Amino acid sequence: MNVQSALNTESLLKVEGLSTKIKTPEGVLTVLEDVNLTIEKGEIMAIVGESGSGKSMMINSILQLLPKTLLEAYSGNIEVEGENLFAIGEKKMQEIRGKKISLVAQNAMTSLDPSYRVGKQIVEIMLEKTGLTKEQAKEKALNLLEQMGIDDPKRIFQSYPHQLSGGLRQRVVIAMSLACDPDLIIADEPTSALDPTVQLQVLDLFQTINQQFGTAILMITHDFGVVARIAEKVAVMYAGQIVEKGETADVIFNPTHPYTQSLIKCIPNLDWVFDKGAGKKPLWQIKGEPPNLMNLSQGCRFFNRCHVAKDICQSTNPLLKTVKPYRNEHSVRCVLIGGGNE
Ligand SMILES: Nc1ncnc2c1ncn2[C@@H]1O[C@H](COP(=O)(O)OP(=O)(O)OP(=O)(O)O)[C@@H](O)[C@H]1O
Repeated sequence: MNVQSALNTESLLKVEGLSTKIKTPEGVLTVLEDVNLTIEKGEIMAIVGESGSGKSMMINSILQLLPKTLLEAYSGNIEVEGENLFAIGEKKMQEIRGKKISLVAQNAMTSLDPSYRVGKQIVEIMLEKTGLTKEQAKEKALNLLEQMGIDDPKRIFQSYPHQLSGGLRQRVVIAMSLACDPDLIIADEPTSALDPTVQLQVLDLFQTINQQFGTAILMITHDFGVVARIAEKVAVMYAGQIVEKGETADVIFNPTHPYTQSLIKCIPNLDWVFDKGAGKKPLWQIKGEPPNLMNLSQGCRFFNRCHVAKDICQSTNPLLKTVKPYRNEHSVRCVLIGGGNE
């Protein structure tokens, strides 16, 4: 294989054995442990997990955004197109942020400055990070706003953030994230602050972007409905670890970790409405709370909440291993699956 074709086969983002430790007043906390995931060019992947599972720590580790005052240490590897992010230094990292990987935050107001017109803010990013002239940047910003399904891009371009609805603001932020033609957008719960109908429109917009521009998307969510709607692959996080990952259809139709099974059972089902109430069942609940990361026992982190736990789960720290029959890289972190840790 020649050098060029070797480069072409590189994954867009490869996270290998990533552990992230932070400093807290109570001591050092391992907020991510042994995280492995790969995103190929043009792929949509979701990371799903409840509050505190480590989703934000994952984003901040990938984008190297943890402040020095908080970060104790990283271990493992994060590569973007074969380039080791832990070895490139902050100047190169700044180029990667925006140009290769951009972020869409949960709340659009985190990304928008209330005192500037939104068009100016998109143009500024292009002037800072690309070689475009002001005129070219303005034309591209208007095009992007139009491609985001905004009917009157010129008016929106001239608007201040507070003059726009939540859904329009999020579309502006998504346009902004595309300003430098990134290969990957990390979308951090981008729809959770929006009304349900607008949520669906924004999710569909991500899918359109993926299809039209070939941009890979890493969707962070706590909602399996979002995963099912747009992601090709999913990683389920619990207490700082990936406990299950694979192709979305495999994970949803054959959830193997008891936590994933519970998350899927928690999705509200409206079938009973059509049964005139006959099939109405109480919602499934995951009892208890996630463990305190400061006082982890040696066994499975989900042990105290698991509906199928056995004694072995309390004493054995499960490794992530493939679900048999092995297909589509479906793997799970549970000693009860496939007999032990081998
Ligand atoms: N500044 C901090 N100081 C101490 N602990 C922290 C800090 N930030 C996060 N943590 C802890 O790190 C773990 C992972 O947090 P993280 O914010 O990544 O979770 P999350 O999945 O993004 O949650 P959410 O969906 O609520 O944003 C949690 O146990 C959290 O309490």
